[in-house]
Amino acid sequence: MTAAIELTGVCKRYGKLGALNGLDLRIEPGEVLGLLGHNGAGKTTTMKIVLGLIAVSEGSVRVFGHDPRARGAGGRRHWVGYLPESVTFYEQLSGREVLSYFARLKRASRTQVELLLERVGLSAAADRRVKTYSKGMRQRLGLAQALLGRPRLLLLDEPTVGLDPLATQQFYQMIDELREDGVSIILCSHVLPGVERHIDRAAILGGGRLLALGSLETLREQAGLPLLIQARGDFQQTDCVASFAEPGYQARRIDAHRLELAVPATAKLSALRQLLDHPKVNDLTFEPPSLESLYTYFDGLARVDS
Ligand SMILES: Nc1ncnc2c1ncn2[C@@H]1O[C@H](COP(=O)(O)OP(=O)(O)OP(=O)(O)O)[C@@H](O)[C@H]1O
Repeated sequence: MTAAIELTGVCKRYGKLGALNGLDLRIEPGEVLGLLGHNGAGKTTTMKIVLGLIAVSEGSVRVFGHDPRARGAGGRRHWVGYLPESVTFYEQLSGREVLSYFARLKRASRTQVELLLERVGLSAAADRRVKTYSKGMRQRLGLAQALLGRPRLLLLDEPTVGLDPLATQQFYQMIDELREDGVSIILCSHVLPGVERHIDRAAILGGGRLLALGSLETLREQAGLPLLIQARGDFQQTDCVASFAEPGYQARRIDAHRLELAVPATAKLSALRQLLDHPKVNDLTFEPPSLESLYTYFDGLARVDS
């Protein structure tokens, strides 16, 4: 099957600065990729290259099998929807007018304008001028604009910035529905906790290079980070950690009622059994390493190596 995006050995140089340094990345139809990385890691540059807005210094770029800067690429623009990081609109126009304007540019139907206003929760404010919109409302209008023309690929740069918790939840629901419909999505975000349940794979960029790429399970296996188990109970005695002095375990008394145990992922069941059998423990919570801790791990590794 033709990949939605195929980047091979992509380099982008600005004078002496290497914004991207040999990036290989393939995204399948219907796949949601979280593109993560520190400020200046190369995320926006990657998106602009996929959009055909900037040329690569080296390497090859294919979007649904085509070079996005080749002749005739304009006719395929509606395949891709883009929400830039700082979205700006004509302030004097209403939300509906803005969306209608972009619909004409993308040759999308008027019906889509109304449906999208509804979908992003802006129907009631559609006739208000954009200059009266809050940050979150502008962001929703930006999302609607990106979805015009029913794109097969969506590039979303910090899409949840400015959205309140409910709007963020609705946004991720929309992402899940689009994925079901076979749309490929690149989601750039610094807000990692919300992202992890909605992506198929994460790509962690650092200094224009791919530091890690894979599903959360793959990244967890590669990182081998410990599992953190929190026990609640009676930990008045400061030496209570002594009963968890197994090799590879690290116990930390948080306070008189909470204890944290870091164990290798392979020791999960035996550690849980031990805690369940412990007379002073009356509740347990545990979570596998989060996307945030994986990101910190891989980014930290790269900094040590450089
Ligand atoms: N037009 C340009 N001219 C010179 N340098 C540029 C240009 N655009 C980007 N860069 C540099 O390329 C590198 C990658 O920038 P990019 O915008 O892709 O990072 P990013 O990962 O999107 O960062 P952020 O999270 O801050 O948005 C940075 O060092 C940036 O300063």
